[in-house]
Amino acid sequence: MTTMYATIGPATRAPETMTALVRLGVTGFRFSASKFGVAELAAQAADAEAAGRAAGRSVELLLDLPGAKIRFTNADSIDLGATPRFRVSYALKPTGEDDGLPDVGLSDPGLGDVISPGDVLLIGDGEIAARVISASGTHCVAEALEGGLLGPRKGVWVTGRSRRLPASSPDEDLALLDGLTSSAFTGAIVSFAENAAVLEPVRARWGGRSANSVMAKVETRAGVAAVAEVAGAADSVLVGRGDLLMDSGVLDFHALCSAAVRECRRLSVPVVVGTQLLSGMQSSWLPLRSELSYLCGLLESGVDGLLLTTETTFGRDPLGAAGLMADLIARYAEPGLVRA
Ligand SMILES: Nc1ncnc2c1ncn2[C@@H]1O[C@H](COP(=O)(O)OP(=O)(O)O)[C@@H](O)[C@H]1O
Ligand SMILES: C=C(OP(=O)(O)O)C(=O)O
Repeated sequence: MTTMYATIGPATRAPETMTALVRLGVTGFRFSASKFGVAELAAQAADAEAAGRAAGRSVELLLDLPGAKIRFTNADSIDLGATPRFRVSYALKPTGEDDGLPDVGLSDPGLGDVISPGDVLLIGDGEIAARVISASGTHCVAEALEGGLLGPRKGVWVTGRSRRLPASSPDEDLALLDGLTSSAFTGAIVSFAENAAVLEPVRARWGGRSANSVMAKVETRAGVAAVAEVAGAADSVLVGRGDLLMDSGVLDFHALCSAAVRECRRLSVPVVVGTQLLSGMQSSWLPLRSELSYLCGLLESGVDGLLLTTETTFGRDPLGAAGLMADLIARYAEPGLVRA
């Protein structure tokens, strides 16, 4: 059976929406730990478990750990259409200088060392870009290239520079697992998995929760290069195409995605592919032709699962996106199809 995961966000937080998603064929939910506090995450998992019960199914509830990613620290959204310039303070908390600009902090102040005027900051999965206008030892001022809404705690990459600082210890991820031990989550997703060792402390804590307790998110060049080792230590692998594009560049992206899926299938480790599979449906009732073809090709090649991300967090029609994905699974991943 091909699995289908939906990421929970403002568009799908209501318990009755979760139940409707399960009825449509969603087999698991993904919760972005970088976006919410422990109490809200536990509440989301409890609601999702109840939603599964209401639909008569047990659903996977996967906590997506933040991992070693550098993020802005703003708790509220900033409208970069109204004020395209903003200050990035190289501290956890913004410095609050009084120049009238919105101010965001950095979860890892060390990123400031590599930022220079003229650099382009890619934010989130690259949907917002901002050029650095000026930089000092304590902060820089950046200007959004095309406006947009800077949501809370978005990841930030400096184009052409290191994608992130050397992998920080997973201590914060592990503390989160410990804080949620008694929650309804059935497993965890380890972000930026690039070796087997990073999965071990997660398995030691949550390994017994379900058959898919430890999912490894492969989303960097190094992760794809080590995918055999990573897959060998995980219950399943998620190919995170959002961050992968940030790290791979556009030319190598497809080759890396394909290599990761192929290797997992060769090793018989379940592989799930995610991000922008039906992104056209976030703002339109039709998906893009290109994503439709890619998605059906993935199903024909025998991928084990698919992950909806912003289609179900912010999409205008999350149920429509999940329903279409379920129909495509039924149409293109049926047993009996000749698999590559
Ligand atoms: N407010 C939110 N609530 C729930 N999920 C969110 C929210 N914002 C983003 N997400 C989800 O979290 C994931 C990461 O989103 P994004 O913020 O764009 O990138 P990152 O956190 O990797 O910088 C995406 O799958 C997105 O759908
Ligand atoms: C699923 C992904 O992770 P995140 O949403 O944290 O960017 C991805 O990068 O595709």
